[in-house]
Amino acid sequence: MTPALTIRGLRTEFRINGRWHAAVRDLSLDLMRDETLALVGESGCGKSVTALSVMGLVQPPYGRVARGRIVLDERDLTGLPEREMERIRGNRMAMIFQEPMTSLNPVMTVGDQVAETLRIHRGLDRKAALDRARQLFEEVKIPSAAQRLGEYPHQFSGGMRQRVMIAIALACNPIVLLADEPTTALDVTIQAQVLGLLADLRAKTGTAVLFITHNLGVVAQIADRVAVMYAGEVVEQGPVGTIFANPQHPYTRALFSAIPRLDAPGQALSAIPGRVPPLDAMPPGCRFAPRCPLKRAGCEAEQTLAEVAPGHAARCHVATGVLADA
Ligand SMILES: Nc1ncnc2c1ncn2[C@@H]1O[C@H](COP(=O)(O)OP(=O)(O)OP(=O)(O)O)[C@@H](O)[C@H]1O
Repeated sequence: MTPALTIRGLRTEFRINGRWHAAVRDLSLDLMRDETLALVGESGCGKSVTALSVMGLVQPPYGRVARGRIVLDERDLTGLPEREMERIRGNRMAMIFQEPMTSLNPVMTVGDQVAETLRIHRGLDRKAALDRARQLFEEVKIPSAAQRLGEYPHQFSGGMRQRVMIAIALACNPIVLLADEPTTALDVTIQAQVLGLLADLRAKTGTAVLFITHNLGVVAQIADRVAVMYAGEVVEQGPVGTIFANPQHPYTRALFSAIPRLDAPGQALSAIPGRVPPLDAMPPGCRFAPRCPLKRAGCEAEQTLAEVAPGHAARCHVATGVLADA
């Protein structure tokens, strides 16, 4: 089966003090149909930039996709003119963000906002679009759907606003949904409800989901596979069970030891010492080496993502056996 989304060798750069620096480098991913792939990592490691690159939203003069290919459902999006991308965004692929208020129009009813997407991309008239909007509200479990269509975003709670965003995103049955920390701003109970809803909708519609989060608990709940990012690169990738049971990259291991465990109460959390390096001061070779407890001579050589087991890959010369474990 062909993937819903293929990314090959993506390099996205930003201009800092007149020079281009890579925020995402050598990134390759396949997102299969019916799959939720989680992109995880600390703040600033390039998760959002990856999603924005896929959507064609990194544009000069500040940023550019310098290299790589992005293929959506067998259609190569590389170099498509903005006019074409506008027809794809919100239609064949859609994105939801952490804070729905930044995407919703405060002076337009939510019903009209859902309907607008259907009018633009599907050519429905107002009545048909509002009818479909009501169905979508029912699908995302907004109570009293018909009545709430006529309300404004500020009349909705955070969780309900995110449901409105999900309704807009799914209105045109996209092949891919890019979800950038969609539950981070919500209370845990509401977060669990929205995650449950996304899982149900994915099962029902078959829309593939690229789910961005820094929260490993959320990953365990929603993802089939995980790609761990560090400093603009995927450093480990594999099925969720494998990554949780047998993480190979020292950064992935460090992420796991930074979460509290119910089965080991009282055990100190180990924060990862140091910080993600800035774009204009990336170390050569392994970008995690300056913070890595396993660092040794040879880590400054260029590293690629290499298979450690079928379907499980790591970008670490120690984990993949190129350098002997000390
Ligand atoms: N418009 C921009 N101009 C310059 N640098 C940028 C720009 N947007 C992002 N970056 C840089 O790109 C890197 C990756 O940022 P990105 O937002 O993708 O991180 P992230 O992993 O999504 O983190 P967060 O969870 O905080 O959003 C960061 O170093 C960030 O400072």
